[in-house]
Amino acid sequence: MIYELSTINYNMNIQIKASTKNINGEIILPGSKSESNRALIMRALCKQPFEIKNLSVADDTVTLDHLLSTQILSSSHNKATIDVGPAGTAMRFLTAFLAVTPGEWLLTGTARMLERPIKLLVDALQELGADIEFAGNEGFPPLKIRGKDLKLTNEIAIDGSVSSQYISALLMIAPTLPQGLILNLTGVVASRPYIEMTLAMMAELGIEHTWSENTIIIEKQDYTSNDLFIEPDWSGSSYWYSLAALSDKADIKLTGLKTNSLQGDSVISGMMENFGVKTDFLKDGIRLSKVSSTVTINFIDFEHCPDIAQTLAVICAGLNHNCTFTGLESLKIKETDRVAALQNELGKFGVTIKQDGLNYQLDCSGSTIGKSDDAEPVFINTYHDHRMAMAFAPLTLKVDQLEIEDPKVTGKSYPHFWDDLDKVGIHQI
Ligand SMILES: O=C(O)C1=C[C@@H](OP(=O)(O)O)[C@@H](O)[C@H](O)C1
Ligand SMILES: C=C(OP(=O)(O)O)C(=O)O
Repeated sequence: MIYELSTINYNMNIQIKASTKNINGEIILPGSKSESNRALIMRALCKQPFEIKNLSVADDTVTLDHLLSTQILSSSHNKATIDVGPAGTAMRFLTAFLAVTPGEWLLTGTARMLERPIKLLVDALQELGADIEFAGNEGFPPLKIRGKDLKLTNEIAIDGSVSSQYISALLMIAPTLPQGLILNLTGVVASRPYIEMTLAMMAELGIEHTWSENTIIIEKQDYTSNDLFIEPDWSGSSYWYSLAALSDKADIKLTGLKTNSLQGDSVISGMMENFGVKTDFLKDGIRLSKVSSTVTINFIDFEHCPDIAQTLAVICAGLNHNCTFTGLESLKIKETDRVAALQNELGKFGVTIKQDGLNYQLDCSGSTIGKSDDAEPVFINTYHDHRMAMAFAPLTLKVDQLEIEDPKVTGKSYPHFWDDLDKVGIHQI
């Protein structure tokens, strides 16, 4: 897939304005970064080469691909500092991968990455026999890893409630371990579709597993080569669903998305029926259209689709719709504390989010959205989080102008996001 180079000259911040409230166009989303990063790790574990088609252009994928090819798999470098930047999947997947890859590795990332916990994964790998030390704060990157055969045991348990990425990381190396792996999941398993995605992609490469109740068993076996096709990114589609919901009228084609997706965020298509956005599944993608302005949902659980929570919070705010959210625990350890970030930024429009145990009530009673004719655009801080920038951008359909901090932040998953907005009439001013 070829993407046109950006024609937008980004400053530190971007001011955007909608020239129309009718959103029509055909968009080619980047490939899924979750599928792409798994495909890269699995290809590195497979003894034969294969092609990965439609690999994501996301910065996180470009980084992982580059690290694997230039620093990790090139035989001359077996002692290296591996810097994943802000890429959570790269950090977690490489922790397991480097633990079984001969060499001495220092695995590190951005300042925020050094605050994202990794102890549960390190504990699990150490139990298997890995040589990993915390080089900074206990429980967090950077990690000093000496890669070796892991043969202390083949049965471990891991708490599944914190991040599914730890589980995916262990599963991908499982077939290469001398005795395979018996992985017992404890606690409530969060982000479950991502674990299913890992196992489904491993199956495409010939790896068999059993998963009964809370135990996943993978025998020792070889990955077999098979070309992989990466579906476009459903998480990225959520910003287009938001544009449709906040528009007066919309007809948006998103090329390449499928009904039977490996991506859990594809639940967005059903969820958005409650916000008046209809999805038609076509032979070569999906078509979104706005069919109603009535919202018919008051409670949404994001336990298994945490990456679309910010999008939905802004949609509710934009439609002046009070709603209760749950399943937001993992948001606190992502690119930023996303709950706090939403509270701050929606607070600028008088919309509040109050915690009540495990639930969060979004309350629009004091909202200024659509009510203020302030000539100054509202400034949105993005906290180094691509999803803060992309979740808030569609709100420009309701608030005249927005100024968004650090537009390049979207590169983490969707580098051509602003160019795509430009194509449908949301321009930089
Ligand atoms: O495995 C993956 O590709 C991902 C899993 C999820 O993380 P958690 O399992 O930490 O919720 C998700 O938020 C992240 O964007 C991508
Ligand atoms: C949480 C995310 O990514 P990661 O954990 O891979 O940094 C995300 O893309 O929303």
